[in-house]
Amino acid sequence: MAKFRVYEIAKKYNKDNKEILEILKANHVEVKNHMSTIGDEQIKMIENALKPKKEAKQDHNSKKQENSKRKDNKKAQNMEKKNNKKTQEVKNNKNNSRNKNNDGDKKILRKDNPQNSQKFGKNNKKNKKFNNKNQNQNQEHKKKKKTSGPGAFIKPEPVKKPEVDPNAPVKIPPVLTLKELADALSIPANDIIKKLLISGAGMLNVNSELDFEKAEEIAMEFDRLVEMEEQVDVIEELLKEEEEDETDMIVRPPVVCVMGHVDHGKTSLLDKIRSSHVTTGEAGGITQHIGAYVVETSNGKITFLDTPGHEAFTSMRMRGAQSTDIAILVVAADDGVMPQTIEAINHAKAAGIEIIVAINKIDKESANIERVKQELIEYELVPEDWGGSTIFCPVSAHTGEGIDELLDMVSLTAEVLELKANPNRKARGIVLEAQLDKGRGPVATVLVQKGTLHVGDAVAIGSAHGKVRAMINDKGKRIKTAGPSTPVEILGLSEVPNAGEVMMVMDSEKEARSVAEKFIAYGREKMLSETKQQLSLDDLFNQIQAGSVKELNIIVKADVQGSVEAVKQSLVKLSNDEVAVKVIHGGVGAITESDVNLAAASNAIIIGFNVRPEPAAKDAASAEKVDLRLYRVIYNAIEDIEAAMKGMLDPEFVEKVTGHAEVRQIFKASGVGTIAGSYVLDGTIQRDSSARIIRDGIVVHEGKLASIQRGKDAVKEVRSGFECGLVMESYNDIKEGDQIESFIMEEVPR
Ligand SMILES: Nc1nc2c(ncn2[C@@H]2O[C@H](COP(=O)(O)OP(=O)(O)OP(=O)(O)O)[C@@H](O)[C@H]2O)c(=O)[nH]1
Repeated sequence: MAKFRVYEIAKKYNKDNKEILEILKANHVEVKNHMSTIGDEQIKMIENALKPKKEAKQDHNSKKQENSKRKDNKKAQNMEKKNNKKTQEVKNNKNNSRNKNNDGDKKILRKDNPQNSQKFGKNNKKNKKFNNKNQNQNQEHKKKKKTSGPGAFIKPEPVKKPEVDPNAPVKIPPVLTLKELADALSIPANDIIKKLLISGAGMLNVNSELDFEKAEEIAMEFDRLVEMEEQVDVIEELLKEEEEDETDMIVRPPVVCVMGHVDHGKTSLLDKIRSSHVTTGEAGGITQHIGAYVVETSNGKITFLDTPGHEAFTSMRMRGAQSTDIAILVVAADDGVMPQTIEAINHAKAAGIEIIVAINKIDKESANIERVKQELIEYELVPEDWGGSTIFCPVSAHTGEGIDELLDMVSLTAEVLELKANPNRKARGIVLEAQLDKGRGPVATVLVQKGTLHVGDAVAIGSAHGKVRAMINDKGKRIKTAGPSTPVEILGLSEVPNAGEVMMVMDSEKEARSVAEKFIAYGREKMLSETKQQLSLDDLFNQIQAGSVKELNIIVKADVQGSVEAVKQSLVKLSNDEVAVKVIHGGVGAITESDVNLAAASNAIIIGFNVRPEPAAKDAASAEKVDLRLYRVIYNAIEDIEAAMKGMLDPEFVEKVTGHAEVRQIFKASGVGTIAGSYVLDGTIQRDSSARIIRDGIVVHEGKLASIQRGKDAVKEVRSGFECGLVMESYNDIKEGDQIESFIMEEVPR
């Protein structure tokens, strides 16, 4: 009987461990945690529980609902088919690793294994590809039969009309013309136009553009079903890989990043590790900075990324590739858990990466290791000696105490993760850093993840391409080859690639250039919008209905911790059978770029209370299409999200910021109150508008503007670049350096 761990099953069905554990509990299956093993019978039970419920509201009069019900059933069937296929593959794949995982005395550290999920995904993709290939071959074969070969001349086969199942859904693109729909359904376009006219839908012509919903309605009028064509993602196609044979893979070094709150000692720790683990002869080249380095330990090599940890999880994941295997979370023993500690935890969790906690600065008198352990429990990082599964290592980056143990723990974790790669294939990797060097041209630090990169290889990296002219390792030495988990600087590219871009070795320079040209042709902006659909509250209901949202991830930022907690609790309570509301990160202060990156990486929306986004965060949010909502009152946010979940969000009025001013001097005038001598930074400040006073990213007041003075005159508005005196209605506590944001409410039809 095949045995699987609970987390493997959760990954396979794209569920939380908790959800699977709950299903097991509801079915009276006793398991300890997500690392427990379960057998075929329990897996079947889970599959049954996960099948979509068929309780869609019956409305026999509505054809539309019938149609969507049919679609649901089909989806469920497809899912079951896929799952069966996956189960079979998992069985085959896991036979080897299972024995190792069951090894009695080895500690199991992994909560969820992205490697496994990747395997599932890849196998699936590969199968799809394989099937497509088979299909293509069959079609090709058929074609040949008809048109060529001796048989074609002697006895032409009667052309068989393809058998059309009238009940089978017809695939159509998301937008098409009426003519295209008519052709797809094999219905005369005129019949469609006539029917639409009679039904009162108005006069359309053959060139009228129809969205999918409209096309579906029309099809239903003719008792036909349509289905949206699967959109081929050009970039995904380009980056597609062949499945690899497990037997070709060998153990590779782990790739580790160091994260933590500012000043908790990340840099000191990395420096100490680097300086104390350099083999003789290499010391001279140690100063080389290429964004990553390799250290030798008694248990083998470890690759450290010295780019900020969260970047490794966010921007570097734009192509879905993961650069890091393990995160070391540095927490200063004298300071404890701080906002960026929590941020780091949430980033690592969102990326599904194993966390090892390094409690640093234990040499200090004020160090309190137990307090750090206690504080981290709240974030589900429970030490092993307290019954949890997180490794904690007390260290001192100053004295070096505990660092060898920390490295041992990294190696142990890596061993459990079974990190492997095939060194004997064309290399593939990810860009860690890249810049234009005056003398050397475009230079990129690439982490080789699979295969071996050679000098002379033709590479494609996003819109850049070239032939590797030279490779330099982290010790500043020129090298000829670089295997899995090796960071190297490469020269010879046509342009500077983006960090996070995937590097692929191609058969020839010509092929590499052609891949790069395709990237350019689709444009980065377009690629991003093609490859991801960011969640928005406006569209939440549709996405829930389409089954594409099962979890509503929210990031909460507020002016005080109390609000963060209050909002978290109220939001989580909104969870229902269809969607689980999850606050993946909460914190005090302005909304930062890092919050937006986390939201983009985990498809979350951001809610701010009495805080504003930093300018960089605002730009990132619009580039990444992250839904960012700002509120003054908690109740309004809860109400909005609840309404969005029910599809009843009705933002009749949308706030429009008209301009910003900076307070440069304060005057007091009897009878008037505080006059804020201000300079308009952008837009306009209008008298009839509302305004909020922002101090260090926090909204300290919101209200109406009472008056605007230009010199002695009261004016209606002041434009950017001009000075003015602003008075707020019943608010006098304005200070120099405050920002005034003026806004109006605009009605927007939905
Ligand atoms: N006593 C003691 N001080 C330490 C230790 N590790 C770091 N420090 C000190 O803590 C301060 C911050 O250390 P950094 O390594 O710069 O911290 P960081 O987390 O990299 O900080 P940022 O790069 O600003 O985020 C420095 O003054 C270090 O000397 C330690 O183990 N013991």
